[in-house]
Amino acid sequence: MSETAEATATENANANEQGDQSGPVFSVRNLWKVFGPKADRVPGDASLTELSQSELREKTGCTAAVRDVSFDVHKGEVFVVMGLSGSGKSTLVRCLTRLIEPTAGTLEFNGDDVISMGKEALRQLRRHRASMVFQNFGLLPHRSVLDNVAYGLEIQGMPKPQRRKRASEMVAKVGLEGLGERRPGQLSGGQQQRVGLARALAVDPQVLLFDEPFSALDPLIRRDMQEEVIRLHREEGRTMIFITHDLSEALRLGDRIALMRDGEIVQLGTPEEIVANPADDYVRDFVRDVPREQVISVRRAMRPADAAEAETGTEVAPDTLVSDAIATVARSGEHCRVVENGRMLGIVDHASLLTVVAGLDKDAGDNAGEDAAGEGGKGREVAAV
Ligand SMILES: Nc1ncnc2c1ncn2[C@@H]1O[C@H](COP(=O)(O)OP(=O)(O)OP(=O)(O)O)[C@@H](O)[C@H]1O
Repeated sequence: MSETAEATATENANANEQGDQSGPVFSVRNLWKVFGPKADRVPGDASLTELSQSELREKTGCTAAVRDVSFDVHKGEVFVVMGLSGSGKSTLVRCLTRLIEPTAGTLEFNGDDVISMGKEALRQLRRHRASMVFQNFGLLPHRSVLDNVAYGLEIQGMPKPQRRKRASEMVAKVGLEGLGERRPGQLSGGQQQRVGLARALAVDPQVLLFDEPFSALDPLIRRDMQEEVIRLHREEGRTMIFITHDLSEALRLGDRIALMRDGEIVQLGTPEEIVANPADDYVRDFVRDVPREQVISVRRAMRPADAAEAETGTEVAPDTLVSDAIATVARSGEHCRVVENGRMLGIVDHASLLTVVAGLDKDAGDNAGEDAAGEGGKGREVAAV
């Protein structure tokens, strides 16, 4: 494709992006990726789809790395794909831009059918619209930091002065100012990760796809890079899809988390939804050690106020973390009122907040009457709010 044609294709892609702000960025329905002989027959054959992973392997020699998965990725969100090793995270995310060819299902990017895209449209998708940041950033060892960052722009055909300028901006953005002329080998692991990040950002994709980019880093640098991603996301609002097998990373970064097991999404929700209401024992096991009060908000801890309580107490917003409300209650010595847009939604006090910390909030919800009467805390006479 000529440079002009390629530029036009990019403009068209950008125009599409601008024209369709409301819908999901990625829309995935009934997606399958089966590896192995005659993989195509698996998704449509009920006698095979009902088999477990090991039964399927035994009977057909196939592995269903992604099994009938459906979800949307919304504009501007950090969508985390989490799960144990081998659960299908990388395969799923690679299917999104067809770095791995899906076996069945539908897949749209900003309303465009990705499955029917030809070679050139796919190249455009990967280069300009949804860029992948790999664990091993694949930096070019003999090029300077600046030239590494400019690499994607060079491929796009951007003239040298412009791409050097843009690369310098990106190098500064990820905190590597002054290191532009070094070679990757003269940088620490964390700095190399930043170069990879700057290179991905330089092409200004609508979506950044990260495949466990920080898993090889030591914990402090890892934390640093997570903060970097959060900062960039806050500043730019770019949509990000982030693979990790680390729950704390998922909770820190994710607006929503898709939890995978054996190729399926077993739960998809906000960190709070997943921690507060694990879908099954697998998810429960994952979130067992999470400090609940640092993820769950007072919306889930509140109870109706009685008449006397409705007029007193510090006001907190419904998305206030339980840990912050505990500090407020401890300081003031009285309950807090949960208020949204001037309307009181309920009350949290030491008893209701401790219920969350102890992990009893789900049980309390299931048999609130008995527990509340017995403990005298939740059993108080309440007024409707
Ligand atoms: N090219 C392939 N051929 C056959 N099976 C494959 C292939 N790639 C992946 N698989 C299998 O598909 C399943 C999912 O693998 P995938 O790499 O997507 O998992 P993952 O969750 O990303 O794992 P990890 O966290 O270890 O990277 C695994 O059982 C894996 O062995």
